[in-house]
Amino acid sequence: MSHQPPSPAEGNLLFPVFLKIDLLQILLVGGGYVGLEKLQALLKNNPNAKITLVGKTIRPEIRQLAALHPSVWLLEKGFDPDDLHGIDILILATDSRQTNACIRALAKQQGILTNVADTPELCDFYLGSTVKKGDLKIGISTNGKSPTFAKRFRELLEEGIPDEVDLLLHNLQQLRSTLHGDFQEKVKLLNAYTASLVAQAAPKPDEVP
Ligand SMILES: C[C@@]1(CC(=O)O)c2cc3[nH]c(cc4nc(cc5[nH]c(cc(n2)[C@H]1CCC(=O)O)[C@@](C)(CC(=O)O)[C@@H]5CCC(=O)O)C(CC(=O)O)=C4CCC(=O)O)c(CCC(=O)O)c3CC(=O)O
Ligand SMILES: NC(=O)C1=CN([C@@H]2O[C@H](COP(=O)(O)OP(=O)(O)OC[C@H]3O[C@@H](n4cnc5c(N)ncnc54)[C@H](O)[C@@H]3O)[C@@H](O)[C@H]2O)C=CC1
Repeated sequence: MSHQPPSPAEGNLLFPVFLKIDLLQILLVGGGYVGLEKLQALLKNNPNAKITLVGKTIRPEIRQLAALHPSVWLLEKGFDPDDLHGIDILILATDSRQTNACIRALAKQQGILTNVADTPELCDFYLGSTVKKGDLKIGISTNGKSPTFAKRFRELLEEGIPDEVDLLLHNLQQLRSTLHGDFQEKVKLLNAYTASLVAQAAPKPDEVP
């Protein structure tokens, strides 16, 4: 059976961006297991992420983690619409779909980008699995199909990509800073210097004699 390549308008249409979460104010609502997971994910990517967590109850693991991060504020209380004031990004992780949907509707009116952990249809964005090797970061998305696949694929990449890749990035940055001349010239030179990185890759089918 021949495999038809998907058209550009099919499959994963999400647009990845890499956010400076130490400059943006994040509100996380829900102090349970999922609240903890999302807090861990944010802090793993940036220990200085600016996060306010509001929860009627707050798990002790969240308290322990927050105690290590001065940029995290915990408020043990029910959500209040005023909590949205000054918020750039919202993550909803309460155990009530209805509560999540109500808060999401309020946020939408205010143009706040929102993730609703239990309802992909209501999300403006999804969290992804991330691999970090120094300055290199890779985001993984399965379009909401299988978070477990994303997690396993992250583990594979974490093991498979050598830590030395960061040194390579550092050297390329040094080289980049020595280059002068016009944009086209720089692109040409940098492509020439890095050609060996892809030289070992398998030839494309149409390149096979
Ligand atoms: C749509 C999305 C919205 C969002 O949360 O942003 C979403 C939704 C849901 N997740 C559910 C379950 C699980 N989520 C995880 C784990 C992760 N989930 C993450 C992202 C996302 N999860 C977004 C899509 C990402 C994508 O496109 O792939 C990761 C990648 C990032 C992160 O959260 O940090 C992180 C792995 C991080 C890592 O380790 O690298 C595990 C595994 C585990 O915990 O071990 C399980 C259980 C096993 C399973 O279901 O696979 C359920 C069902 C809840 C229920 O059944 O009640 C829903 C709701 C639904 O699907 O309806
Ligand atoms: N996206 C994802 O990765 C996953 C999503 N989920 C979904 O996430 C949801 C939450 O699951 P858990 O964290 O395990 O539940 P949980 O019961 O451990 O935590 C729920 C938290 O929400 C708080 N809460 C409830 N109403 C509130 C309100 N009005 N204001 C402030 N806080 C409020 C509770 O006090 C508690 O801290 C479930 O609906 C589950 O289906 C579950 C697993 C993974």
